[in-house]
Amino acid sequence: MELPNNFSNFTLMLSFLFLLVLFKIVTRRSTSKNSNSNLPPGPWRLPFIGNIHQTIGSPLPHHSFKTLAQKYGPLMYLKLGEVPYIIVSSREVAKEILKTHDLTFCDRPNLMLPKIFSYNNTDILFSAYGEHWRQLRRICVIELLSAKRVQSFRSIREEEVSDLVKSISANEGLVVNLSHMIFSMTYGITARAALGKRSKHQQLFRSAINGIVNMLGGVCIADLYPSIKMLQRMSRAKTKIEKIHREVDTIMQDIINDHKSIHKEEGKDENLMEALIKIQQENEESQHPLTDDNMKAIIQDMFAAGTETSSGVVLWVMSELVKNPTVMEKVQAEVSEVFDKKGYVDETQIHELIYLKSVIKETLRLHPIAPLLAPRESRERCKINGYEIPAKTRVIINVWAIGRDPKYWVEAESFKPERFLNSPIDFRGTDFEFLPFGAGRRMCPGIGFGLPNVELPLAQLLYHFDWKLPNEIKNEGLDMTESFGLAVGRKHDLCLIPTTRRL
Ligand code: HEM
Repeated sequence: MELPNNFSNFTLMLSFLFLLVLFKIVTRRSTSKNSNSNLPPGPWRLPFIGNIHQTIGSPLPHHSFKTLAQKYGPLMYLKLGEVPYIIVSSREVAKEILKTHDLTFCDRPNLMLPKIFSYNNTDILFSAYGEHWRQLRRICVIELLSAKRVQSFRSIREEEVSDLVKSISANEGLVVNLSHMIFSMTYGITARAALGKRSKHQQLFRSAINGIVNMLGGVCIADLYPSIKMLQRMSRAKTKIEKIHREVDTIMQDIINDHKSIHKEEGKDENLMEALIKIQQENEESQHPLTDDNMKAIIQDMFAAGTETSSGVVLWVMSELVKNPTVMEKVQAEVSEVFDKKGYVDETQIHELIYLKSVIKETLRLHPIAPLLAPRESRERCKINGYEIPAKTRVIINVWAIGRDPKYWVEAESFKPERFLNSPIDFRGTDFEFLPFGAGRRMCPGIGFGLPNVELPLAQLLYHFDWKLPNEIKNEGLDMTESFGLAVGRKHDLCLIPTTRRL
């Protein structure tokens, strides 16, 4: 999270303010209801800092929001600095926001670091709702992430996953760092699908994108005090992200220029950059031509939104399977039953792995990669459950808390993939107790691209290898601590010992 760095700079000032207002708090402690307005309930607030002290300092905000919501309810109002927030923690209120009032809540806030990364909010993920976002989202859904396009990348996926299996085999019986290996594989698939052959700048690009993604997960103090422009100027994170952004921009422009100068081979599948250049050339004369910056912003989104998410899911699934050996046995038996006759795993029969699909869903329920979705902002005043929500309120949907709520889930904290067998509940954005990809207009458009990057590697890892923890650690002892960021992954790398079942 970016905040702790800024936070440390800010601590002195906050401490001073804290002392200044302390006596007021004692006498004027607001109640859990916001008494002089019809805002939703929320915890008492300090002048100037609002609820920052109760929330942002936490390394895992989705946990602290859940605890607060247990006291103040599923629609909770917070003020973080100058900015009003609502935190949503129930299926019912999530449906109000993401379905009934989706049009009111489909904006994204204008945040300091994402703005730099996203070419002034002109990508898909951080773009404000409007004609530009609609145009890019259409390109994304119809041209870049369509089922046909995803299918055209099948051989890339199979090659990259097969390389993964080979490097694991080479380390049979030894401890392998699955976190590094899975991330490299997913990155490899995205890079080849987006840019074609591996770029000469691959390593630099990869670490730059990684650096940016890590920084984007945090909350910046400057974003909580938009009226104090000095905070933006003082931000070290801003200077850092500007530098990385310039590096990434140079690499991406290089890649665009390369693509434009080389004639595409007839009959060869297009990569995403080629598809974008074609759209750019076809729309040169249109009212909204696609600029080079737009293309760079879109491609960056594919890396930022598509790489850590998919690899994070694979790693959470493997972690849960190692922790739950009976489920591991059952899912391995299914993979064997489907692929034993063939003797190898490919994508043609992945759809037959019904239990594996339930395992993935159950993992996404307990470990949604974006536990608070991406931040939204209201475009106008609105009433939810009788409460007033002012315009420009930032909205956080705690899908992590909803996915663990015993109101909707039996034995909510247990890993039980069976609950999804013969269940109509799916992650397509219509079951509001299960929203790992969000819902409504801003729902993830990359499910079709992301799932094969999860299912194929898992099927291969389970078909070829048995897995155990190193150092005689018992299965149930596997550490599951999370690390907060744009994607919430494991805090500690997943290191396991593979033994070959069949090659
Ligand atoms: C299993 C992997 C993935 C998960 C769990 C995931 C999850 C999400 C979530 C929760 C959101 C925010 C939705 C909201 O605000 O309501 C999102 C947005 C987005 N995702 Fe994904 N995602 C995954 C894979 C991908 C992939 C592979 C791509 C593209 C290659 C992608 C592209 C995007 C984009 C462009 C957005 C922004 C949509 C918008 O604001 O209009 N995602 N994703």
